Amino acid sequence: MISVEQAESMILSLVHPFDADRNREVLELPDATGRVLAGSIASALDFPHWDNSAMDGYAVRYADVQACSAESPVTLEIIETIPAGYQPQQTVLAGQAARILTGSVMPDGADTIVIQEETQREGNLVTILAAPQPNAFVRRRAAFYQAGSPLLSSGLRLQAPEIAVLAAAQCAQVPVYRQPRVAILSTGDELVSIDQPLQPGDIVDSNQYALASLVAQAGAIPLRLGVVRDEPEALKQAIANALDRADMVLSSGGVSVGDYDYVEDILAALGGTIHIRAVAVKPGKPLTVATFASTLTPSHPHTPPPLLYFGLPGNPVSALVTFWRFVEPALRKLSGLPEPTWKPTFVRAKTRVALRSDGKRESYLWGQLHLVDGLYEFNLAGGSHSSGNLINLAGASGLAIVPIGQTHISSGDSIQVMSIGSALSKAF
Ligand SMILES: Nc1nc2c(c(=O)[nH]1)N[C@H]1C(S)=C(S)[C@@H](COP(=O)(O)OP(=O)(O)OC[C@H]3O[C@@H](n4cnc5c(N)ncnc54)[C@H](O)[C@@H]3O)O[C@H]1N2
Ligand code: MOO
Ligand SMILES: [Mg+2]
Repeated sequence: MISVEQAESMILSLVHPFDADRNREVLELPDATGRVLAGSIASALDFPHWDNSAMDGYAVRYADVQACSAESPVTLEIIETIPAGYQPQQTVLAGQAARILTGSVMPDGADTIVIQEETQREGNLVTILAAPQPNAFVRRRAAFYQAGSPLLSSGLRLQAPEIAVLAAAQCAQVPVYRQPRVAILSTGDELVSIDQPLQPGDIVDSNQYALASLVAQAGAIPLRLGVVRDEPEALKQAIANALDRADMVLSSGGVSVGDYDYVEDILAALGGTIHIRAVAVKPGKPLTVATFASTLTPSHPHTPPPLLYFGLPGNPVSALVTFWRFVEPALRKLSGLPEPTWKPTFVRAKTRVALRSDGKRESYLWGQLHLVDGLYEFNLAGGSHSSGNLINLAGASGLAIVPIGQTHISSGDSIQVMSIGSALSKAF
């Protein structure tokens, strides 16, 4: 059995990220929220576009006002009013000023803004009551960004700030990576769909919903392929079909040592290379990872990269935990996001209650992360921590980690907690 860290690095090394040229689409800017930029963006515009005023006041020549004060004020002639969006028509000469509003273009000749509060106005005369700093409140052209330099880098996830920058730079259409298509299969004779009446022994296929939700949250497209019976031929066809349609395949169930756990044999029979059969993680031990030569774009002149297959354990909590710990990083890498964002987010937290493990596997215990006076605290979910109990997983925002070899962590101790869901942002 390999360690969690070994599995994580092996999985990441098996992922070939989308190619920015071959796996891109162009979207209208309002449709691009949450998508990943495929290619760097530069702008032909300087930001600010012109020297402009940061305040409402008067544009003056510093030399005229540098010595003034309330006791010895200086009076200047106002030659023009410059509202936002207006191109100044006149040059400010010695002894002159222009009335200017926030964001308006600086007139030629002026180099400094005196804020309105330090002036007195009478008709077309303004008296300056305090000496400003040289160049005060002038926002210089290109001070924020110089035309032609890199504006946004490839791999950035587009959220409101990036959308604002692209809009300001007049990028109405943006190149983004296409979303990975992730096929989801549930295996098991006991599984029924959400609307089917339950017979004795039946269980609703909740993993299909959970995994589709996780895939969508990760910015990919879930293909919900439904339930496959524990029957080798049916399973073989279903897996082959999933491999044909997707960039990544997730199945749940059928990966342990039971009589009807066929997944691993079928992956091998279909020509897959099995890289991982078990990981020292609880829950999630029988995680199976394989690669297949991709069949998605056979007509393409380039050989498509191999396709990743995750055989997740069927227990509902095991399926979710292995997704968060192993699948999500792989999806982030595949999606074109940069390396610092691939791995999960871990924080140090103080556990409010004692934590236990058998010490044989790295254990992930679900609960809630709270920020208390700027420090994280972890509260274990009440009730059973069986990997079959998905009920108390609801509301969880963190997974407390008990390392291999450790059987007891006392309440109040500092622990490592993996953030799940949107508890902590992945964006940077
Ligand atoms: N003798 C051993 N038995 C088991 C071992 C072991 O090492 N030796 N490992 C255990 C561990 S750990 C796990 S985890 C499970 C994994 O089992 P499988 O991946 O083979 O999953 P199944 O046997 O098909 O199902 C397990 C459990 O999960 C329920 N399930 C399955 N699919 C779904 C679904 N789509 N939605 C909701 N629930 C699902 C299923 O009904 C079973 O209750 O194996 C242990 N056994
Ligand atoms: O790994 Mo299993 O997921 O312990 O129940
Ligand atoms: Mg089984």
